[in-house]
Amino acid sequence: MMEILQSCLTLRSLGSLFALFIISVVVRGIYNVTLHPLAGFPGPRFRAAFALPGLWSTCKGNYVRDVWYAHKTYGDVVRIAPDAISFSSGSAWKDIYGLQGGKHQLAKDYKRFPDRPEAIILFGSNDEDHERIRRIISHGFTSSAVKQQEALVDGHIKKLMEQLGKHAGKKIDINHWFNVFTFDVISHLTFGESFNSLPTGQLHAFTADFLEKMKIFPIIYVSREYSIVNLLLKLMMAIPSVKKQQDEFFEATKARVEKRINQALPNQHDLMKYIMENNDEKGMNRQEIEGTTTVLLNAGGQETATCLSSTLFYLMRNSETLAQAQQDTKIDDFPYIGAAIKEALRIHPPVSGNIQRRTGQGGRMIDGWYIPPNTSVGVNQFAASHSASNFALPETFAPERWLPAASSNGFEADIKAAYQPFSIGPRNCIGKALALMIASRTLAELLQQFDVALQDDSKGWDERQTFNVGWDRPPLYVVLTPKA
Ligand code: HEM
Repeated sequence: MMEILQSCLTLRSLGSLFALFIISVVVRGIYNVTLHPLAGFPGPRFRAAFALPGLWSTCKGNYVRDVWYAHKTYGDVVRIAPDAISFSSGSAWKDIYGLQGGKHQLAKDYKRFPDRPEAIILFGSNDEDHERIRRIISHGFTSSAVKQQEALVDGHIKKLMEQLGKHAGKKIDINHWFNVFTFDVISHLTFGESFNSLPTGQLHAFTADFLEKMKIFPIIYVSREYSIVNLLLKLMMAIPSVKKQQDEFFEATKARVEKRINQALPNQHDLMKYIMENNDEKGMNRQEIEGTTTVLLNAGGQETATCLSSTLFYLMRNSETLAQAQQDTKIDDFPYIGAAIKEALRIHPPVSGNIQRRTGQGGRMIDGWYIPPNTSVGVNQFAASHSASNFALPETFAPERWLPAASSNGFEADIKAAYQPFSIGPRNCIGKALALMIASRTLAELLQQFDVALQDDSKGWDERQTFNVGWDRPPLYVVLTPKA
């Protein structure tokens, strides 16, 4: 009898606890839309009240498009979560990512990073560490360094063309080949030794692992919002087999750094060479070198492959743009292909999300609005690119918008400042020139050697993609025919 009474009491206490939890969530939601410092900002009320709708949309991979729709409804400034404001105008870029008073930059949003220090280095580091590390690695990204890297890139392009030639006339997933290719190139440029996956056509284990791991990033964002999920995640990470899997990912780059440091490769112009030549006592320690090279490899390989696949996709969808790009295969000067790459980076930016920063003490003026302290802020790249206030015919793939004649072809009023696929400011993309060099040379060679045809089952390729930290790209089926 006593036992039944006790279990009833336990059930009642659990029920009371649950009721208390629901009440606190509702009260918090009401506060968020009424008295919270961001209460006056436009945006969907449900998102302003609770973090869950935004996180749910992130977990489903719809976050980028959902925020874009919110911008369409509410304008350039939208509250997308209780503590987050999204922007889509040209002027917001410099207010968020530029230096204020010539000195202060907004901090990266701490809610966006996992706990592992290896993942924080460079991307999430404080200003002082960031400046120190960036100063050293920037030697590997100057225009003369990129020029020297052309020969190495061309070697990999040749291997890619040979492999594609073997599959001529058959339906292939070119997106897969671009993944294999870019990670071969960037690993070679980073460590002086390529993954060498092109000969087999199989993704290197590191690349496959990385592309899989990207999918779990939304869980990290959820864990940053709810301490119970954070606790569960930490417990899961402590499971020896899960920890081993995580460690193995970073071990792969550690081993490569170790090997490269002990190797003299006088004729190589890889990034490790520039790091080793310019490292001094105030420079980078071993852990920072390992973390930074991991970031370089992942950021470089994934985004450049997205750029290649999407440029080819949009060119193939329109026979006129494809014909113009095919005319444009003079060595070292590809004006139309260059414009097509720029346009693909506008219509399908590889880093499409909000690139969040946090306002510090005193808040910040952004796009004419006062944003209170500790607010997550960011330009939604996809919304900025697709906004009719920024670009004429925003949904149309029109490479000519970037050609000199744009001043007379209807694109003269485009707000170019809204287009920042590589971001701006002290933490913008260090690999911009390298990425554009790889993409233009690869596409020029491909279009010179082959006629390309998009297959029916890939016609909605762009719309089928979901986004977490990058686009999850499905197969892009094409048939290549060697030119006579
Ligand atoms: C089309 C290709 C690429 C695009 C669109 C792109 C875009 C971006 C963007 C938007 C950022 C800023 C991220 C932030 O603030 O959180 C970034 C940062 C970065 N990117 Fe790229 N990227 C590309 C290719 C590359 C390549 C090829 C490399 C190097 C091999 C690279 C290395 C980096 C690094 C190291 C950072 C961090 C810079 C810092 O924090 O100082 N990226 N990239």
